Amino acid sequence: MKPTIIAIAGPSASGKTLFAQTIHDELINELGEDGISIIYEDAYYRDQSHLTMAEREQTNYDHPDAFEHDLLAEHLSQLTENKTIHSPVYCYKTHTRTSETREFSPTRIILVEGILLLANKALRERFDIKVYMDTPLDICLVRRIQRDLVERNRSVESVTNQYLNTVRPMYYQFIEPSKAWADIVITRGGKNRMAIEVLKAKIRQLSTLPQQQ
Ligand SMILES: Nc1ncnc2c1ncn2[C@@H]1O[C@H](COP(=O)(O)OP(=O)(O)O)[C@@H](O)[C@H]1O
Ligand SMILES: Nc1ccn([C@@H]2O[C@H](COP(=O)(O)O)[C@@H](O)[C@H]2O)c(=O)n1
Repeated sequence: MKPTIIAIAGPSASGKTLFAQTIHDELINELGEDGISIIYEDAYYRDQSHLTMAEREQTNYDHPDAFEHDLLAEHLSQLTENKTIHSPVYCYKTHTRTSETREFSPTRIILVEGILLLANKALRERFDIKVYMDTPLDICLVRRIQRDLVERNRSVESVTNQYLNTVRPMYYQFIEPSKAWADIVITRGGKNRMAIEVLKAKIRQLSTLPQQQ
């Protein structure tokens, strides 16, 4: 079996997680546990346990160097060879990896979501379908403030400083140009019902085709 790997990229808080999770949740009963799963690029943020909290807070998390993309590329290759991987587990509150890993067995369809997936050549080569969430940056910022205060233990001040110092500049330097590699560009975020239905239809079709060797 060779899984089909679908990348869902785009700016922070553009709706990547919501989009991927909605597709997953609406197909899981039909396709089964070995039919569809999600991998998060965020899990591959570099381990920073050797740094102080103050140093971790200074990291530019929107630059490609913040990620261990080589490890993600290697894991995607192993999954296409039908091997089980142990992916890292990341904590936004401590800005580093936890001591746990997540055992992840290959599924027929693998959704991979993250901000910089299409900016990396080795990763791009491993994706069968490349999706980009083209949500306007002002909407992303509002949603990021709302989400990060509740889910990531942040203050309005920390989110807005980070946005001005790294999130916005790195978006223009790396994320927005990577849209050119997308096969499908999705507007209006993670609740775009027609986009969800189109992806689901494609996934259903791929899932009923004879498996590639
Ligand atoms: N179309 C939408 N309408 C309203 N809220 C949305 C929409 N898309 C995403 N959100 C919300 O915005 C926040 C960021 O979305 P998320 O999926 O976490 O983005 P990403 O994974 O791209 O960072 C979440 O709280 C999510 O529920
Ligand atoms: N310790 C960290 C690690 C990452 N971030 C921010 O997360 C964003 C990517 O995740 P999304 O779910 O929003 O796509 C990225 O923009 C980083 O700035 C962080 O704040 N802290």
